[in-house]
Amino acid sequence: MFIKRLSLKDYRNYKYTVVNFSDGINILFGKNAQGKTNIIEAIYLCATSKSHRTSSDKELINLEKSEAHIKLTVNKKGIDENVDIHIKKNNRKGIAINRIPIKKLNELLGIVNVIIFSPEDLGLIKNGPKERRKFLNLELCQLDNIYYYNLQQYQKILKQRNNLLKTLKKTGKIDETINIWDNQLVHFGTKIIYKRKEFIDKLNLIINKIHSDISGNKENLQIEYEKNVNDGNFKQKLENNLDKDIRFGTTSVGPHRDDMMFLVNGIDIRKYGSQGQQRTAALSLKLSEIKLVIDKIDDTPILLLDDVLSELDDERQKYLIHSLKNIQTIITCTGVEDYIKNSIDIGKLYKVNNGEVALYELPYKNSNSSH
Ligand SMILES: Nc1ncnc2c1ncn2[C@@H]1O[C@H](COP(=O)(O)OP(=O)(O)OP(=O)(O)O)[C@@H](O)[C@H]1O
Repeated sequence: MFIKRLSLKDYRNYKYTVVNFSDGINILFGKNAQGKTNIIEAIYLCATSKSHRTSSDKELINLEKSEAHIKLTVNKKGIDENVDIHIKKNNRKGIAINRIPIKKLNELLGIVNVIIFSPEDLGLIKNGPKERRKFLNLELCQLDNIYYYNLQQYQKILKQRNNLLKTLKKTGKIDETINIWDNQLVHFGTKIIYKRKEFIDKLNLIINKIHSDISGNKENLQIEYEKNVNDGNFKQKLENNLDKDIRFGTTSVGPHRDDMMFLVNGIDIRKYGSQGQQRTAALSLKLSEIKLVIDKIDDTPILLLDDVLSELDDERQKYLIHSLKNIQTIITCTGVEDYIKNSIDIGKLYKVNNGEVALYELPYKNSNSSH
């Protein structure tokens, strides 16, 4: 699939802008704070209904306006589909697919499939478990509507259980309703654990080959799912930890405490890996994700590379770009020198300046082009 067109009205620092994309590599370049990431964010919003940077929709509306509009046309196997998003200051956002308003946000998932890769993703291995869980949830939600539903239910129940724990601490009495929440938590939690395991198993079938290629056959990468509880012992662990949970007013066990371990040649690189190893593993993870999504949707997703290429060394840049044949890629960067140096075949080049996007003359046309 590829995005044909994006139009923004009163979105962040854009008054009115239309961008027509190439189905190959699109580069948006410009100085800092001009609006490059805002474009990536708007595309991400059309794919997931959420910004990747903020949970507040209000921030997306131009500071001087009270509403914003985003329209996106995606072409899927020759057929155009349209996503319209209308964000209002004092109301819930409205989303329409092919002009028909949707009632639930998850109806949007799967219309536009994007994979975003930003400098923060390079820190995925090094950072805390929260980021790795966020990664798992984001990927699985995009791939699986049922996972999205189960996760929402789990988070809702977890919040209610935590509120009850705080009340129990005050009253000093054990309430029977805790048992009801525990059963619900186990019900939805077990489904989440199962899907995460399945996803990590699939990743493992792909990632090793990719990582071995990038590292020149020197490294063997394996991901291990570090489950906080097993589906079989979740209920028991909740019961065993109840006193402690009441004392701290929070639920200490469950898949909301899961993690993933990354092993290179058997060594846990979260703790013992060099920065280069951690970044390479993060790159391998992204590339594996692309492959998984292609298999799942039987189409190519759209890759959004937000300011990430300059963070990779020459060899990894080349590896990444050459893995992207036939995948629409939208890249933001401050300069285009790297692309010229690495003979990257650019489909469309845009200069972003103070909330305006202007098509830029290509500095060269690559003769060994694949697009
Ligand atoms: N709601 C808003 N209304 C108006 N302007 C906004 C709003 N939100 C953000 N901006 C402006 O958007 C600009 C930031 O855009 P963006 O994050 O896309 O920058 P960028 O070009 O990706 O920069 P960098 O290279 O530094 O990442 C800033 O000038 C900021 O003031």
